[in-house]
Amino acid sequence: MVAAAALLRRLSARAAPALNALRESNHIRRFPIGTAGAISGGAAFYYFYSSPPTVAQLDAQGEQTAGVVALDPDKWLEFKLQDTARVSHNTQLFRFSFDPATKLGLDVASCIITRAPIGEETEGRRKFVIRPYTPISDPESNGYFDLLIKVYPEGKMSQHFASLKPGDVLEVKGPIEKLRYTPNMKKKIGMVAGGTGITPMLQVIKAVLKNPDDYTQAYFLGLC
Ligand SMILES: Cc1cc2nc3c(=O)[nH]c(=O)nc-3n(C[C@H](O)[C@H](O)[C@H](O)COP(=O)(O)OP(=O)(O)OC[C@H]3O[C@@H](n4cnc5c(N)ncnc54)[C@H](O)[C@@H]3O)c2cc1C
Repeated sequence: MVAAAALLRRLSARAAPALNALRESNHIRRFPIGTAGAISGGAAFYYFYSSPPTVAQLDAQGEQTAGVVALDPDKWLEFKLQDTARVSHNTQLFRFSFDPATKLGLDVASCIITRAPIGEETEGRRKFVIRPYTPISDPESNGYFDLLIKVYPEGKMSQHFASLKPGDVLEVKGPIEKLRYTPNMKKKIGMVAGGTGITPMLQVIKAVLKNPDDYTQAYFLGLC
């Protein structure tokens, strides 16, 4: 308990500016996340919102769409890497683009699956490596989505991500629904996440913060 309390105090001090930046960037007038919610994020969240320049600080693109979506749950589609930014020593942000007249077609907090032909070679053909990821960009954003990815020294897919250059493409399918968040579905939500488990939590937190009619109290404990 003592160690946990000390950790929480440390994270709280580090997360405060990050959360303020997030609130300001979203023009949020109220702050519905409880005290424990401020104790969030760990290093990735802190760096993400406080260390310029990051892809996240690129101007937000159009918010409204005509209802056309870029993802297809039954087809692998190619998405082009637009930009990338380092968030911490082993975590990177990747922005992929698509038709700016459309939005991704992702519910809070669903994930996508990605694949790349980087597996073992059998009978002259490379197998695909397939991994799920949770976009952290606003699902309503037009023309792009952001992935926050921890790059493992020997991770097959994360190393592939790290090797991508702007203009390269990634095959994506989805969305894969995990738990569909709807405003005010619960009065209070408690979240505990470690490492990259923060990504679906970010989706939920951002959805609560951006909706002035959502009175959910969100409590987030990030472990790193
Ligand atoms: C629903 C969901 C959402 C996710 N969202 C995200 C996200 O938003 N961001 C994110 O970064 N990740 C996310 N992940 C995790 C992601 O899918 C991958 O698991 C992660 O990127 C690692 O994949 P990799 O191919 O790079 O590593 P792998 O090749 O799968 O290896 C992972 C680690 O295990 C080690 N390893 C591999 N094989 C062995 C072995 N035989 N013995 C010992 N060690 C081994 C590797 O060296 C590496 O350190 C999500 C997972 C799920 C299930």
